[in-house]
Amino acid sequence: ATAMSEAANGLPAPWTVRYSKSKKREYFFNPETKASQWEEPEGTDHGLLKQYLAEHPVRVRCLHILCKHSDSRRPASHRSEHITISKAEAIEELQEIQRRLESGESFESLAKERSDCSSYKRGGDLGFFGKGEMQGSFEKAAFALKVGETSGVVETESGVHLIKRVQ
Ligand SMILES: O=C(N[C@H](Cc1nc2ccccc2[nH]1)C(=O)O)c1cc2ccccc2s1
Repeated sequence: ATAMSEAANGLPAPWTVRYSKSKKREYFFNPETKASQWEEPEGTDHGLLKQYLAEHPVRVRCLHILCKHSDSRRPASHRSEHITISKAEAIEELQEIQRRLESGESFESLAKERSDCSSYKRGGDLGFFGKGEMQGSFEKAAFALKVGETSGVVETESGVHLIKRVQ
């Protein structure tokens, strides 16, 4: 196919790449016909697809530290059955954690110490996730990170987060 008929992803338009959480691998989806398949569609430019995927991850793996507050959707966690700190106080706590990260403490140890998410047990590790699985503001921040990079304070309905992309 000519370059015109392929999106920048090497796939014949309008095919896109998605991530299957259950099968833990990429699959191909045609939003017009709603067709989905494991193998690359007919006419795919394999080299362009590989290059595209290197720059546009279909899935990322992140650690995060969540500080819930009184306005959180579920203001409770293993740390407290009734979380009452304000959003401003939660942000201040994350800023103190940012300082401890910058002075060399590990993200995992800080997640175990402070995160209000049940992933604290695994050093904040959420595993791999694709688009459409996490709350929008979290997804947007996570997919904008390079591997090894840590976000600033990210707000979701659950509270306020620091996110570190590891894969
Ligand atoms: O939603 C979860 N936990 C919630 C808090 C929370 N809210 C989040 C919003 C976005 C990303 C992670 C988030 N974690 C809770 O414990 O109240 C998850 C826990 C875990 C544990 C392991 C892997 C994925 C997940 S997602």
